[in-house]
Amino acid sequence: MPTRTPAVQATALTKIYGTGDARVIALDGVTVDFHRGQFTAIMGPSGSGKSTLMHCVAGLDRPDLGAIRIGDAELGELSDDQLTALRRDRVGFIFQAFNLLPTLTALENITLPFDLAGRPPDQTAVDRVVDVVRLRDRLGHRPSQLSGGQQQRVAVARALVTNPEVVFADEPTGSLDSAASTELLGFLRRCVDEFEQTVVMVTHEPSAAAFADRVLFLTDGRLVDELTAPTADRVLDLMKSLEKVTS
Ligand SMILES: Nc1ncnc2c1ncn2[C@@H]1O[C@H](COP(=O)(O)OP(=O)(O)OP(=O)(O)O)[C@@H](O)[C@H]1O
Repeated sequence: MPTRTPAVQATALTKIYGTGDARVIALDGVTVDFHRGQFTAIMGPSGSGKSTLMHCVAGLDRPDLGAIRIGDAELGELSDDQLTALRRDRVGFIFQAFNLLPTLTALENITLPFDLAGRPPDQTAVDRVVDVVRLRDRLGHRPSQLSGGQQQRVAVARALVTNPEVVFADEPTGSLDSAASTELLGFLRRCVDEFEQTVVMVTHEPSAAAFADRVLFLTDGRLVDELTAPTADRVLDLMKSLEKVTS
């Protein structure tokens, strides 16, 4: 069983965009822990603050109030350069648009985090992720020579190869068909189950959220509900009831 130590702790996060009539409270005092070896999905209506929460917790954006801790690092105490190094070395990212470098091969894209850190690739880690995402016979291909599902598998391998403390995935299946989505979510699930990876994923799809251990629901910048051991049907029911409350 995974331990229940938080890999990431966010406390009382508030993020406000704009001023006057254009003022939007995107996050309104969100406190949440993401535990080591746990797969968490974040859901909620459009504009509820999912991306803002993920960007703040991942150190891509800074909250106006509140604190974020990744492992032993308090993000608010880091300079921009230290934050960049932390994101590079200790956090993995998977985006909807695969964000691969088109001139590099699949293997070069996967080992990019090592190049950026000025370190030689950890061959054992590279072999492990290449096998997890089943890309061994495509390593010499460039992104344009790969299917969408294969490109996202490269992005997943790149996110996992440094054995990061947490992987953040923002709508990772948004550009994939249903077979490729299921496969991708299966890879993420395996990494959680077999390697105690911590995964936090924003999604709109109940069937994707059902792969997680728990689902958090945001409405108007607040955490309003949570499901553990979710099924797609239970996620859908809860989303419908939240929409009724907020409409
Ligand atoms: N850079 C910005 N400037 C002004 N307002 C912003 C900015 N980014 C987000 N917002 C506003 O903050 C709120 C939360 O946005 P956010 O993108 O976090 O929502 P979301 O739940 O991820 O939405 P979606 O599901 O549509 O991607 C929205 O009202 C949005 O319009």
